[in-house]
Amino acid sequence: MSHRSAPYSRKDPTFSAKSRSTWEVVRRVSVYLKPYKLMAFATMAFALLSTGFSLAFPKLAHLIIDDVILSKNAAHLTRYGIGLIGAFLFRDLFNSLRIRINNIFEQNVIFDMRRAVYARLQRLPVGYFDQRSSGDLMTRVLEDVNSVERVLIDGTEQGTVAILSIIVVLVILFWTNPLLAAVALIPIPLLAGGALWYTLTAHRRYRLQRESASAMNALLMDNLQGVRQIKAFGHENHEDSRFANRADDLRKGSLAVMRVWAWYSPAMTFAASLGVSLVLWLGGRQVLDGKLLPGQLVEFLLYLSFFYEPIRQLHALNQMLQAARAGGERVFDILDASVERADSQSRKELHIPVRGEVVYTNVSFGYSNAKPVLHNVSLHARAGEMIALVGPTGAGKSTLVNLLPAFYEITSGNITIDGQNIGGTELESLRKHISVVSQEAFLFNGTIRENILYGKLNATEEEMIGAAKAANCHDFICRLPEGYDSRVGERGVKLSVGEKQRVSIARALLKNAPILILDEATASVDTGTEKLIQEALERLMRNRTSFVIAHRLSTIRKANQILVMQHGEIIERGTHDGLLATGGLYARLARIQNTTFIEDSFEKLTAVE
Ligand SMILES: Nc1ncnc2c1ncn2[C@@H]1O[C@H](COP(=O)(O)OP(=O)(O)OP(=O)(O)O)[C@@H](O)[C@H]1O
Repeated sequence: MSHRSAPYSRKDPTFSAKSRSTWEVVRRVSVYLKPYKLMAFATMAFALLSTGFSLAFPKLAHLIIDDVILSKNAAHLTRYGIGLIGAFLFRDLFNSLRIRINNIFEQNVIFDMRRAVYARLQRLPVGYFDQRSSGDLMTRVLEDVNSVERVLIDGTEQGTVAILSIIVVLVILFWTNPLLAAVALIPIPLLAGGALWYTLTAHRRYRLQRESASAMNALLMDNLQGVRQIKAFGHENHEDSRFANRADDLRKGSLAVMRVWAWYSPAMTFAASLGVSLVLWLGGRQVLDGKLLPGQLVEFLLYLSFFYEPIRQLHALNQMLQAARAGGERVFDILDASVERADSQSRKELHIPVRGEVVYTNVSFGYSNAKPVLHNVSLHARAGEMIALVGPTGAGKSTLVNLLPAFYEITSGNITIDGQNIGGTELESLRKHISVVSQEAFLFNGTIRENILYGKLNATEEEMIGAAKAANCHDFICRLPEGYDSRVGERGVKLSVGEKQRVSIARALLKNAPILILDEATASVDTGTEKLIQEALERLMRNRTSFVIAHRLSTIRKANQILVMQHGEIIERGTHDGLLATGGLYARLARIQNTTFIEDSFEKLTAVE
C-alpha cells in the first residue's frame, strides 16, 4: 500500500531564511578570513607564481616550432626542452604549495565559522528551539557552513588569479597580434550575458535545494529519535514513504540546479570555442599570407586557452557564489538571531550565598502575544520550602517554573530571588543556583561518570560517589560491568527509567543549587525502585527551595504550600490540611480516594461534575 504524504511546505519558516544579497553574504563571510591574511596572501602568491610559470609554455612552444623545427636548427632545442620541464616543475611545485596552504586556510575558516555558529546557537533562547527542528539546525551548522566558506577561499584565490590572468593574457594577446586579439574578444558579450543571466536566476534554485536538504534531514533526525514509536505503531512503510517524499524534493531541487548548469556550462564553453575557431580561421589565413609564422599561431592559440580557462573558472565561481549565498542566508539567520539577555554586561550576579527565597509578583506570560498562558500569578516561597504545583494538564505548571531560570522571559510582573529581581540578573549566575530535574531524565550519550559530573565538572571522585550514594544509584552502578564508566547510550537509552531518574538526581545533588525545580515522574516503576527514588528525591529537596510539579498525592501532602493551578492562574493555595478545610477544588480532589496520581483525581472529578 502506498502512503503518500504531502511534501514539506515551502512556506514552513523552519527551513527557510531571510533573503540577503550576494554582497552582504560575501562581506559577512570575509570577516572570518581576516585572521588568516598571511595565508590568504601566500595562497594567492603561490597561485600567481604557478600561473606565471605555466605562461612559459606557449612562448617555448612557439620558439621550438619556429626557431628549431621550421629553421631546422637544433642548437637551442635542449635549452628550450629543459626550460619547459623546469617551467612545468615550478608550476606544479607552487601549485602543490598553494593547495596545501589553501587546505589549512579552508579548514581553519570552517572551524572558526562552525564554532561561532554553534556558540551562537547555544545562547539562543529556548523559544528559538521550540520553533525549529534539530535536523534543520544541524544542516545549517554542518552543510551550509561548508558551502559558504568554499566560495570565499576559492573566490579570493581563484577569482583573483583568474582576473589577473585574464588581464595579463589579454595584454600579451594584444601585444602579440592585435587583430587576432580583437577576434578573440567576440564571444565576450555572450559569456558576460550568460554569467549575468545565471547570477540572476540561480539564487531561487539553490535556496530551494538547501531548504529541501534541510527538510529531509529534519525528518531523518525526528524519525531516528522516534524509531521506537515507528516500530511500535508498525509505521515503517509510512515513514519510508514520507522520507522518500522529502528525499525526492531534494532530488528534484538538486536536479534543477544541475539541469541549468548542464546547459549553461557547455554553452559558455561553446562560446569560448567560437573564439578559438575564429582565431584559428583568421590566423590560418595570416599564416597562408605569410604574415604569421606557424609557431606564432600556436603560441597565440595556447595563450588563448589561458584567457578562456580563467573565464570558465569565473563561471564556476559564480555557481559556487550562488550556492554560498543560499547557505550563507541560513547560517547568518542563526548568527543574527537575538541571544538570551544580549545586554549581559549591564546585568548583576545573584548575591551569594543564595538563600532561595522566591517571590513571583503579578507574573503574566504567553508563548505568543496571541495566547497568554499565565495571568497575574503571585507566590511566595520562603527559603527551604517545598512548593507543590498541582492542576489539570495544560494549566501552566511547567510554564510557571520555566520562568524562574528564565528559559522564557516574562511579559509583565516580576520574579525575585532573595529580593533580587531576576530580570536584571546575569543568566549564568541565575542558573547556577537552580537545579532542574525533569520528568523524563535526559542523559547525554557518554558514561555514567560524565553524566553525574555534569552537575559539577570539577567534582572529586569522592564528591561524585557521595552524590551517587545519596541518589541511591551507587549500588546499581557498581553492579554494571564497567561501573561508573558504563556508557548510557543516546539519551540514556541503555538504562531503565528508574536508573536514569536516579542518575539525574545524583547530577542535581552534585550541583547542589539552593533552588530546585522538579517535575515529578509519572512513569510507573516497581515499589522497590519507587522507594529508592522517593528517598533520593527527599535528600535532594532537603534544605532547598523546591518547586515540585507534583503528580503523587503522597508528595503533595508533604509540601509546605500547595498551589492549585487552573487556566494559567493559581486558584487555591495552602497546606494539605488547610486546603481540605476550605472545601475547594483541592478538597474535592483529595476526597476522591484510591488514586496515586493527582491527575487521576482531576480526570475523575471532571467525569463526576
Ligand atoms: N513551548 C511552548 N510553546 C507554545 N505553547 C506552549 C509551550 N509549552 C506549553 N505551551 C502551552 O502552554 C499551556 C500551558 O502548558 P504547560 O506545559 O505549562 O502546562 P502544565 O500545567 O505543565 O501541563 P502538564 O501537566 O500537562 O505538563 C498549554 O496550553 C500549552 O499548550
